[in-house]
Amino acid sequence: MSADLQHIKQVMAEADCLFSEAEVEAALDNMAGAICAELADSNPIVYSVMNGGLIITGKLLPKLPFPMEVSYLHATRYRNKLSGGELFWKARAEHSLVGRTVLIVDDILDEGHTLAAIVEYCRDAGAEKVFTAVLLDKQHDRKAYAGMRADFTGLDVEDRYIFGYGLDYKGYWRNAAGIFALKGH
Ligand SMILES: O=P(O)(O)OC[C@H]1O[C@H](OP(=O)(O)OP(=O)(O)O)[C@H](O)[C@@H]1O
Ligand code: HPA
Repeated sequence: MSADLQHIKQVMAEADCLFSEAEVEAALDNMAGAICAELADSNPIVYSVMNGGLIITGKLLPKLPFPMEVSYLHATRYRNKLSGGELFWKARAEHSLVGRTVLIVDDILDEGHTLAAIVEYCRDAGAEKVFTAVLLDKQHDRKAYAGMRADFTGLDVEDRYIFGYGLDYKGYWRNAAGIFALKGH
């Protein structure tokens, strides 16, 4: 059954905007500069992590003026809930990763279990180098391992339930043009 649309609208009306569209776009510009400096000559395969990585990948990649292949992986552990569970793979890589440089693009590094599992999967598949890029890094001490960071991070975000720019609230508001925090969470 689909969510109650009145509730979905109310969630947006009551949310706190943590970063405006302009602030996110500026962060994406900075990320693009750092990625370009590191990967421009590496002929990478770029994997967008579905579904959350969809928007940021579409915004980021046109800012990277060098040759790359682009595809997607689909792994999920929240499944429209507010807290994560076991990682469930829906689609793995179709290319051979042997000897390749891989860039994984996702919306958020929260506890980091998703990204850690994807990096391990790419290494096991023979990738020579695996880089990670996330728009948001949630600030708390529950990371998969102490000090975990992506190679490229757009913005640090407070420890609340976030939506917008690919992140969903119960499957909605991935399209929101800003980073929002759920009231009371
Ligand atoms: O760092 P973690 O605690 O592992 O959480 C981060 C992951 O959670 C979200 O995906 P989700 O499982 O919600 O699936 P979705 O991308 O389809 O929303 C998000 O897009 C990241 O992939
Ligand atoms: O704060 C979040 N919001 C939406 N999806 C998420 N997946 C991990 N953390 C979050």
